[in-house]
Amino acid sequence: MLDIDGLDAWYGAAQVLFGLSLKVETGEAVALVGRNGAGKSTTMKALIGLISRRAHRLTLRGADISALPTHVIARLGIGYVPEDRRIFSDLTVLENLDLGRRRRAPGNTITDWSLEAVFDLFPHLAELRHRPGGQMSGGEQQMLAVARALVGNPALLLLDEPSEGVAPIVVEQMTLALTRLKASGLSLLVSEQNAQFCAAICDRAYTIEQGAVHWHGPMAALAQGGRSRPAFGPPG
Ligand SMILES: Nc1ncnc2c1ncn2[C@@H]1O[C@H](COP(=O)(O)OP(=O)(O)OP(=O)(O)O)[C@@H](O)[C@H]1O
Repeated sequence: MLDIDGLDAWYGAAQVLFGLSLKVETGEAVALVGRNGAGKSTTMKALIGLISRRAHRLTLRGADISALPTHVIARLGIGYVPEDRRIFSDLTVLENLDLGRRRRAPGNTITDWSLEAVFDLFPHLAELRHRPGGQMSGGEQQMLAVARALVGNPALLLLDEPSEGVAPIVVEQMTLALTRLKASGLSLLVSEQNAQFCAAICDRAYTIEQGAVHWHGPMAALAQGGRSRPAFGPPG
């Protein structure tokens, strides 16, 4: 689904990613784990073209996306839930969802997301459908941000720290929702500081430190090792 090899990225003149490589296979859920400032958000922003980047290889389902602008990459099937959620506070839940609608990219075999399907995944959002985004809790906004990305019918969903700053009950609901999304065949790349949140969802994990991959392997190995890096260090 996604193949990144040798990704460098910059904020202005400051280089922040250094030759980062990772893969997400179709239908796979992959965790990107690292401490504050390690480069998780930057990896997501770089791969969808929000900041300047260069890579040996950057492909989505085999198509080179390294020189494409963000809106074209979105149309090709990458959905993005940013860390700050970017909910329109004056617009209602339904209006926010309406803005996220996009046709399924050619070759994406996942069933189109209807409003009913989104409300089935997040029943609480259905109750809030006429509420402005600015009058919702952080957890409710997080659900809306995921729902809005889904109605764009992505093949790959990028989630930047979906459990950050939300109540434990919402973390539970988010875990369930992401588990269902994975079961539906959607590919997921989830950034997290806390490996435990990803343990129930992800198959594999990459840990990043200072803008480069430090370790990668099965999610279970990382989850057993502690919070943001395996206690046993990189294998081999
Ligand atoms: N807009 C920016 N301009 C300049 N440097 C930035 C900017 N955003 C992030 N950085 C720097 O890039 C590096 C990686 O930050 P990034 O936000 O990707 O980390 P992260 O792993 O996502 O952590 P967090 O949990 O804080 O989001 C850090 O050194 C950070 O200070």
